[in-house]
Amino acid sequence: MIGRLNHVGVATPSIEASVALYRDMLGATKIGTPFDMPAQGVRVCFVDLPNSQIELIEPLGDASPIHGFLAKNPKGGQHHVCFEVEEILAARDELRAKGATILGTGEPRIGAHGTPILFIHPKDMGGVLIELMESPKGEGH
Ligand SMILES: CC[C@H](C(=O)O)C(=O)SCCNC(=O)CCNC(=O)[C@H](O)C(C)(C)COP(=O)(O)OP(=O)(O)OC[C@H]1O[C@@H](n2cnc3c(N)ncnc32)[C@H](O)[C@@H]1OP(=O)(O)O
Ligand SMILES: [Co+2]
Repeated sequence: MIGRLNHVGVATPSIEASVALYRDMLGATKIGTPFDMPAQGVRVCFVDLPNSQIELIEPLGDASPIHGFLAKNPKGGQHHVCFEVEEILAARDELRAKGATILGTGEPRIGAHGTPILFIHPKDMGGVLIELMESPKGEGH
């Protein structure tokens, strides 16, 4: 099931400030344009790496799912890890059969890369919020 590491999600109170950190402290050069995802309650900005991405996420709207995390971690922090899977529904059903809790309605939603995503509750993965993202068709994992 588990495929490529697609991105590491980093929650931040300010994408602008975080972009400056990755650019000025770590020399990141491939930094995307921030964009809003109202349906997911976040503003997103990707920092491209040679073999993956950092996904900077900032709360968008009162119902953002990351308000709780930032209340506990006001300066932000590592929020989730996203792995690619071939078939998101098969992965979901397999995980449920193993006793995992799939967050939200359990139906995939469209993520920042335009493909279906799901999240596994941290309690089922050793305290790590895991995002699964269906690989873009034609791109194996
Ligand atoms: C645009 C999509 C984009 C993409 O890649 O395509 C994204 O990745 S968007 C990312 C933001 N969206 C989500 O994270 C959706 C899924 N997340 C959730 O539903 C919530 O964040 C949830 C349920 C994981 C936590 O919600 P909340 O913090 O409000 O609830 P609690 O405080 O009750 O937390 C429950 C329990 O989980 C622990 N927790 C919370 N966040 C994390 C985390 N990021 N990593 C690890 N653990 C986390 C929290 O400490 C509580 O633990 P407990 O032992 O019960 O105190
Ligand atoms: Co993500």
